[in-house]
Amino acid sequence: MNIFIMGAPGSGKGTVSSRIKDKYNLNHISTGDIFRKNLSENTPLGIQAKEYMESGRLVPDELTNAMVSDYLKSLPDAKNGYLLDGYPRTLAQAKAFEALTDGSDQAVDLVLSMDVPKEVLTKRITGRRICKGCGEIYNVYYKAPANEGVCDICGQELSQRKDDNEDSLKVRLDEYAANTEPVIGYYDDKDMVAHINADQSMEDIWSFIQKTIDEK
Ligand SMILES: Nc1ncnc2c1ncn2[C@@H]1O[C@H](COP(=O)(O)OP(=O)(O)O)[C@@H](O)[C@H]1O
Repeated sequence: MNIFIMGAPGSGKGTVSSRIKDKYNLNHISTGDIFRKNLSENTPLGIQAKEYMESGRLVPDELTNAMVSDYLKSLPDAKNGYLLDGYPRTLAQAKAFEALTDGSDQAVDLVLSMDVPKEVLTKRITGRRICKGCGEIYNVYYKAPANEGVCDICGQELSQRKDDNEDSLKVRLDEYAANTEPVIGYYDDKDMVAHINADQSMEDIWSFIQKTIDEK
């Protein structure tokens, strides 16, 4: 089974994705994570993506499409399919991906859309902190660590993503509304989207998602 997971910044996409890929044994491809890794390693791709990412804008389609297509070629097939997280984010990406995979076993089967009211997203994002050691995600408003700035699990320092500030967030939310919501509409018309109310507890979200995937 091949799945796209879509959701605005702060929708809980990252947390849910890591559960889905473990439970269903899928190859997890997060375009945001790949860009961040390239950025921290200063690769040519990272250098090209840097300005866009830090201001919250989308990286140009050609760069992103080329990167995803490379990833698809290198996926181990021992798994049950892929979970593509953060892609496609524009109609042009959706169409490029379709041209690449239509009729093959890499075509998408299901689109999960994590729906959250905009007001909720801001607090989730500006409060987000991530452990530099184990990657555990905290939130200073909702899920604060016992000791400020320190991971409960591994004791390492917590950091904030460079684009998790109010200015970049506004741009990311605008990008989402302008470019990515039309992509969800495009798959809605094909009846491929499961809409998830992502403004509830993670446990409720998770049971709904498992039911949706199992039924599919
Ligand atoms: N499919 C994509 N197309 C263009 N840019 C992307 C894509 N995926 C990720 N990016 C870039 O990486 C940044 C972080 O991505 P991600 O972690 O998925 O963001 P968010 O938390 O905003 O959902 C985006 O703001 C954008 O600059």
